[in-house]
Amino acid sequence: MEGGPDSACVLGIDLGTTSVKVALVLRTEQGLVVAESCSRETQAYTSSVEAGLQGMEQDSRRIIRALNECLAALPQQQLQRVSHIGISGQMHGIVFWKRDQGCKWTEGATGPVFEPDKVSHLVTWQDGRCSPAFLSSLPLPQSHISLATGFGCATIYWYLKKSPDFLKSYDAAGTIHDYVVAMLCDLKKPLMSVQNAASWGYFNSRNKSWNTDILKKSGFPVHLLPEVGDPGSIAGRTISAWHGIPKGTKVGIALGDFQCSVYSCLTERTDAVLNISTSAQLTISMPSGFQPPETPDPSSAVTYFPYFDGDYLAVAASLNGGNVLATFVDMVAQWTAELGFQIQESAIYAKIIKAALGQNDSHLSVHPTIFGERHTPEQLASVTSIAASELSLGHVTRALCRGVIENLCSMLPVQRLMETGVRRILGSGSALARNEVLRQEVERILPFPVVYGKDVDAAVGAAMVMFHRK
Ligand SMILES: Nc1ncnc2c1ncn2[C@@H]1O[C@H](COP(=O)(O)OP(=O)(O)O)[C@@H](O)[C@H]1O
Ligand SMILES: O=C(CO)[C@@H](O)[C@H](O)[C@H](O)[C@H](O)COP(=O)(O)O
Repeated sequence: MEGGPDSACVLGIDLGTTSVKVALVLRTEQGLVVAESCSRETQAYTSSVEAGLQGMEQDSRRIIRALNECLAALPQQQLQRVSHIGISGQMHGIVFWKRDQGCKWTEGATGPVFEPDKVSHLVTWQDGRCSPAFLSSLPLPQSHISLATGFGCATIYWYLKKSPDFLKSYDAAGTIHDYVVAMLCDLKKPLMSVQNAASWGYFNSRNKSWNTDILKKSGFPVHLLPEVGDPGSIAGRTISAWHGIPKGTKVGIALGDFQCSVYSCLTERTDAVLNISTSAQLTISMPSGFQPPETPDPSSAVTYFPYFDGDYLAVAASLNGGNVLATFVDMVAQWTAELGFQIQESAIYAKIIKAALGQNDSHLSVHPTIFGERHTPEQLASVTSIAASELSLGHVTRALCRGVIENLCSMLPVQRLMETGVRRILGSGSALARNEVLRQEVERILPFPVVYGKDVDAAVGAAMVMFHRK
């Protein structure tokens, strides 16, 4: 690998499920410092023409618009000093585009910008179109990760079988962050890191290759699979100035947001990382040289995700994190509107968090898995121990926050953390950073000291990877 940046500035980008975050990171005598950062909600959810209510799609244009807004908010002077760009984003999802027509470059207020052109919606990791019956009708992957709905390759199979004309309009595919890298560097063939490839399914991370033979035999359009490279490598250079960032700036291969959040804070083997953004993850790093079992245990709640330099993380990856609270807030907003009142969602968050801070010992018990979990997709949420005296917003919010943390800890139990020598919990993700009740529940349930990060962790992690390249 080539040498990393010395004195220059690195731009980190994270294309999350709810928001886009950017961070300008500088190397100083005190170490790496976040000079500027910005975050914008994408408001990108949109209906699915092909999958109906089962679908969970986002409008790629809105994601890129939020990215453009974030970059336009950063100081031009600093952007002109950017030597490398590190990009991460929501894993598992897939976006399709037409090669050579993936975007249009136009002149924006802060210099050239690109806008999506012949690009599909992003089918996200939350998509539910592939039922357990559909998944079991597919060829058995040769991968240590169980295939699940919302994984890129499962989504391609779904289009192939249910809506084959859709695929005819496109000749390239990747995660949304792979798409951004491909547009910035004008890659003829999309490039994907091992981290994101493993999140699509039908990928063998031991030999770092797609299950091409298995896929070809069933007529899978293998030409849509990106080339695969190592996390930390350079994908290319920008083909144009972009928001003041010079043309020719090096762009790293796109990474998983989860791995970048972990990278931004994990320093000791005895640390566990708890990340809560739209989703939630609790993770520990596996010893160097660890190889996951060749075949997964579909009933296990712990998955092994590729990290950096051939290492793995053992992860309880929950589909029920900040999105559970977001759904609750949305429900309250809708009920309030039906009753004839308008209240902003940000005000609801502030009020329910304040109310729950006043209710420490609710007995109400919420099992919060409204989105199911990958190892138990059919086990949805439930509420028990409902007493008439514990129905206030404060009680319910407290129980909801407790339920989210308890659910995550049931997937990777405290006992296992202790056995592996965990001594500290590092908390990351903006849902945690912005919610004191969640933090209180973390500290109540996990018997370790907890240290918190900031709310742009994955963007910072993506930038740090660029600095630390060998
Ligand atoms: N005003 C708020 N106060 C507290 N928490 C919030 C607020 N707005 C959103 N959240 C939480 O933050 C989560 C989204 O976090 P974010 O970091 O933007 O996600 P992602 O990285 O997946 O894009 C939401 O699901 C919600 O739980
Ligand atoms: O899909 C999940 C759910 O935990 C994970 O497997 C995965 O690592 C990611 O976190 C997803 O990329 C979603 O990320 P985020 O937007 O919630 O931060």
